[in-house]
Amino acid sequence: MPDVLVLVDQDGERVHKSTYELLTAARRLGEPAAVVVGTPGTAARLEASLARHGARSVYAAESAEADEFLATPAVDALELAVGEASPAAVLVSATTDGKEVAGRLAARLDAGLLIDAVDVDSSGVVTQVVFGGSYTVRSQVTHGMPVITVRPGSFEAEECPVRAEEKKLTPPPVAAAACARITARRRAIAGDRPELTEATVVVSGGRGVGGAEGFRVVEELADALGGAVGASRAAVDAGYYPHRFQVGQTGKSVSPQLYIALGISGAIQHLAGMQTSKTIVAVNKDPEAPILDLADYGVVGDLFAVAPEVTRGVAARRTGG
Ligand SMILES: Cc1cc2nc3c(=O)[nH]c(=O)nc-3n(C[C@H](O)[C@H](O)[C@H](O)COP(=O)(O)OP(=O)(O)OC[C@H]3O[C@@H](n4cnc5c(N)ncnc54)[C@H](O)[C@@H]3O)c2cc1C
Repeated sequence: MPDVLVLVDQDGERVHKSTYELLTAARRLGEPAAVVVGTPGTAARLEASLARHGARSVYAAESAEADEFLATPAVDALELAVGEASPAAVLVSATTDGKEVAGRLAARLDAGLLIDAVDVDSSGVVTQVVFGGSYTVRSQVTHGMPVITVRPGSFEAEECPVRAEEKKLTPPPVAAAACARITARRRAIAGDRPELTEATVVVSGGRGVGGAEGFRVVEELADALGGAVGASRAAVDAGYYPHRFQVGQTGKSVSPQLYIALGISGAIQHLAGMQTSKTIVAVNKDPEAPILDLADYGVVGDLFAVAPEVTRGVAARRTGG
């Protein structure tokens, strides 16, 4: 079976859940092979967890400068790994960085590029969400090797323990003059909540929350469910919640098991970022709100009455009360 290369999302210590999803998707197309780009020693730290999720090969593209540049080290590493493995496909997470890497790799290799995949079948046919979520299409690359970006949350990560073989790549020095160098990094203060794109549960608030203080009810429900907090653009623009939590066409794309929308009308640009969630619950006081057409469960009511009630119910179940 041909290799399928997966670019590993990681923070030097830990593999992100989106990578396990990619390794699961890769098994439909061939033998998963992980590509780790980082400073020396990174691949060795991550190898066991990658092997547990089915990576038979771990390509280590390590250099002292790997973390100093955006995208380019990953594009260089994938180009080298493609040369070594002649893979059936390359899978990359459909994040902002991932899409840049995938686009540049496809251009370098004259390969076909499919973005925002939410499903991949064994013949390489990909289901994509396009035009801001207005259409779902099935596509297949007809020229060159497919480079596919997969939306985080589209696949259920499954363990598949194998023995991984580490393979060293020797990345070329990054052409610093042509790249922006990262001069400092500051970790975002994220608290205890899961990362938005990795969370199994996302509770989002919209303009209907009415203000920054109102987001307390959104956070309390998210915390009760062990989920992440999201926000609509209207809520972000109004200053209720920071931009990094925006869900939608110009925010983050999420695909959790459960998405709860509180006081969000359901504009197409918001739906573009969450409509592939497995179960959608919406609370809106307007029975005509478009989000209620998409929701699996819709509650017509005041979010300030409904959400705290749900939070109490979840907490009571947790404590067996
Ligand atoms: C190019 C472009 C890109 C965009 N990108 C994004 C994007 O990435 N993400 C995004 O979200 N939007 C995006 N938008 C904006 C989008 O069009 C909508 O304006 C936005 O999603 C509306 O946010 P909202 O649903 O919170 O606000 P509104 O549309 O104002 O809806 C608020 C809802 O809250 C309900 N409500 C009010 N009070 C309560 C209450 N007490 N209890 C229950 N319900 C209540 C109301 O009935 C209403 O349905 C984009 C727009 C453009 C043009």
